[in-house]
Amino acid sequence: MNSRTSTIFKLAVMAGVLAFPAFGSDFYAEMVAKVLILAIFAMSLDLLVGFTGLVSFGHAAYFGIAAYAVALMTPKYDPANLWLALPASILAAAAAAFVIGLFVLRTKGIYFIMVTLAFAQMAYYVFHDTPLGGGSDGIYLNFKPDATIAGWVPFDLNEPHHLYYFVVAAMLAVYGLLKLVLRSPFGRVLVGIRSNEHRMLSLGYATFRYKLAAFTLAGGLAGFAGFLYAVLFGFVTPEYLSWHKSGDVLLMVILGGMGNLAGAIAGAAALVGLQEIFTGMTKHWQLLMGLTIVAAVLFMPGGMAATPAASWRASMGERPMSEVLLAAEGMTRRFGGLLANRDVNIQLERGVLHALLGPNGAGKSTCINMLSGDLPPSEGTIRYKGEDITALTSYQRSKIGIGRSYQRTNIFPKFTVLENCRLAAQSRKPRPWSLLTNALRMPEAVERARAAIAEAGLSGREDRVAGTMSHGEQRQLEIAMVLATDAEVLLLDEPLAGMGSEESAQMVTLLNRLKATRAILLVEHDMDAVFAVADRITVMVNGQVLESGSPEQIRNSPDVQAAYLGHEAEHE
Ligand SMILES: Nc1ncnc2c1ncn2[C@@H]1O[C@H](COP(=O)(O)OP(=O)(O)OP(=O)(O)O)[C@@H](O)[C@H]1O
Repeated sequence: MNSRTSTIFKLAVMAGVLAFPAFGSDFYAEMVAKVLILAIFAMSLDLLVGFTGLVSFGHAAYFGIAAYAVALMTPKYDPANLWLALPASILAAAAAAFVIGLFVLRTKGIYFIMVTLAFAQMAYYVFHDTPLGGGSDGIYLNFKPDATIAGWVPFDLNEPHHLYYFVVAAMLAVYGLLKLVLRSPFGRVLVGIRSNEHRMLSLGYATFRYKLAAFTLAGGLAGFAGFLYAVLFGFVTPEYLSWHKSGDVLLMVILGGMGNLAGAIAGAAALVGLQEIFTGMTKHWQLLMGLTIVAAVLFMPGGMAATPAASWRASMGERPMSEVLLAAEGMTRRFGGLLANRDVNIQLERGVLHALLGPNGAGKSTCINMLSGDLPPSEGTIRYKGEDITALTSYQRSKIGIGRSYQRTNIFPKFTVLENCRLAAQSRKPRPWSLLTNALRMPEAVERARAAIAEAGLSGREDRVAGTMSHGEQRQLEIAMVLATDAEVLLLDEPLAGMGSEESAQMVTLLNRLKATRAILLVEHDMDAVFAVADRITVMVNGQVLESGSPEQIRNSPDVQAAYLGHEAEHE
């Protein structure tokens, strides 16, 4: 479906939904309302699964908590006030998600799936095994919440049509909100996290906080769905929090196509519709359901909805050239009994390209990882512009101007070149709260990204999808992303790895250009390249600095020659 047909299709469905109560029976209107509520539920989960890459298997907990919240807030013989009960229920769900998120977001992959399930099961048993919400029988909501505001009644949820349109409005509001969130700077960071969280950290994003915010928002929206569900059906049972419900909503997201809000809505409709059809056909309807889901996943793997440095750095050049930006003193790192770095001293100055050489296993990556904050040193001090930054994490170091590239290409392969760099540039002013901003149009970030692309020699390739470019271009992009973060110190881990001679020559020219205004540490095996660009060389062997000096000194050092010759002899 192209975008025009898709818009027409969505509008037609919307018109059908709006007109439905005029034609359909109350029974079917209630079913459509149920689909719309589950669509909110599914969209809230899609924010986690499809957009942030967090597969939660306990999302029903937040749905159920809000449903219980409204039931418990409703007095026995009176309705609750809608304008208090609704925000309070959503807040209860969001608060639970926040607290649970603090724990579960420390885990990854399969552990994350299991631990979200475990927390949801705990919540299930709280309601199932205690008299709080009527135990396993659940509780009734004798009255639907009252919408009266100071004597004025804008609508009455006891009226089926009013309730129906309230649900439609809620679904549209959540859809609109999530659309805004996803195009905002915050949303772009979530998508970046799904693609490559490690890289987002090194670009200066505190990813844990972003994930926690997304988890809380998703929990709150699931709570909104739970609230509506309780109001629509008038009772709440522990089943609302059960793992079947968490599984159902995950199925809706997978059936509809992860990372697609409209897909989540279609997934909800499909699941409810199929359940309805199959339960009418046979009492073994779950078997039919299972077969249909297997077929859907086989034949529609993408889901139902898936058919076919520049001005900002102006002051930089005026600074004195011999400025030490980053310095390590007595830096040591142990892995068990192994000393991967022992008492390493190294200084990186602006305008100087400092190369780090050494045979395999000498400790070069360990050194760069400690300088970038990816690995804490066992001993020693790291200073940036004179200040002790040893305790700062990688994203904090990125924020103050220390950028790194990786030994293996570490980009966002599905994003364009511009979006890779724009996301990097956005990290300087993330503005995660400005939900009305379209991240793709943030002028400062886009300008900075373009400047970085130009500086890295990738002009004209802004719209290329990064993963489709040549290896050499991807390595250039890797550096462009660091430049887009406005880094003053570049820690480059084997930028020439896997390059042909022509690509290497281009990279050497690029490095020569970049060092004018920055301090560069270059870890590299390609000796010719190192001697062509380095102003200073440090040679490491067995975790220790063997020698440090000008390329001339290093070339003529008997120790270095012995170390390298010794290693070559060993290899032979
Ligand atoms: N996470 C780790 N746990 C245990 N040992 C490690 C770890 N990382 C590195 N080492 C060990 O520390 C030593 C130094 O490794 P490091 O990767 O820093 O060397 P390198 O000079 O970068 O080598 P290469 O050129 O092969 O990348 C090696 O003996 C390695 O096995």
